[in-house]
Amino acid sequence: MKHLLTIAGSDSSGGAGIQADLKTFAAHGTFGMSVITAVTAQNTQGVTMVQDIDAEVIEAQINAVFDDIRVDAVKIGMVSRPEIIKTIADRLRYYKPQIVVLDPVMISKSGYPLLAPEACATLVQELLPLATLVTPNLPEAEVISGMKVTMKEEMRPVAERILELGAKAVLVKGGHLNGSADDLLFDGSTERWFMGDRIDTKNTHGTGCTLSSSLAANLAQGLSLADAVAASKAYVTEAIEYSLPIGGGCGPTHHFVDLYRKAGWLK
Ligand SMILES: Nc1ncnc2c1ncn2[C@@H]1O[C@H](COP(=O)(O)OP(=O)(O)O)[C@@H](O)[C@H]1O
Ligand SMILES: Cc1ncc(COP(=O)(O)O)c(N)n1
Repeated sequence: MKHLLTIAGSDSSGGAGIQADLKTFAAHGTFGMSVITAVTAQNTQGVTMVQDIDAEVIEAQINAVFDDIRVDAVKIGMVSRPEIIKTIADRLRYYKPQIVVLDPVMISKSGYPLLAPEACATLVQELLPLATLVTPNLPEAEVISGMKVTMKEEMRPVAERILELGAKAVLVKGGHLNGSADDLLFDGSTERWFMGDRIDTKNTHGTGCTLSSSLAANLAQGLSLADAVAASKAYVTEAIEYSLPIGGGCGPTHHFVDLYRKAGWLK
């Protein structure tokens, strides 16, 4: 069995962050572990409070995991502040995990900042070069590249810029496009598109977390980059199709569609 580690924030409502990551890891038949970078008080309607975890506690969590257990892949999500980012980067440079999927979380779907503005440059400098794959949505790709990207035609030049900044491969996600939800994978030589019909739902809380964790699991299980993206895109699409209309705002994705289908639990 593969061992997966998420380094991310906790979402009290269970739809995004650590909770989404661990469910996704389990759904892929992998063993999930977590380093918590922040505790958020949030639900389907918004984030009300955030407590960042001290960098030394984050460091101790990372050491505790790596000093004892083999880590086959790491997924990074919410990382809040420059000193937290520097600590994570330092530990990853030390332990050298083979696979690092970086989801550069900046603002929640509900509009709350989850990365301090002054931390963006640190994230690019410290974490991008350590990433096997970075998975920005369009607003995140704009911040990282300093280029405008709202349309499909603008995604390739932005992907090139993000690779110049140090990532080995980038998946620019099209969830914020008008029209279909098409994602672009670029590894410096080959451009591959992963098409997705837009599902008409407001329940997309945690889509990015679900996709990046699925990618980490699929890469750990030996899939090539392109095959991992194809499989993870299919997984997140189904997770959105069967998303849960719970709470008064944007509900969460469904992580166990396959299991529920086999058990006869799906409506
Ligand atoms: N309404 C939707 N229908 C189908 N796919 C979607 C929809 N919204 C997002 N996606 C897909 O979900 C994945 C996560 O993308 P996105 O929502 O842009 O990430 P983030 O949560 O970081 O904003 C991508 O593969 C994207 O294409
Ligand atoms: C702890 C945490 N991490 C990540 C997200 C982003 O997810 P989304 O973009 O769906 O709000 C979030 N809302 N909370």
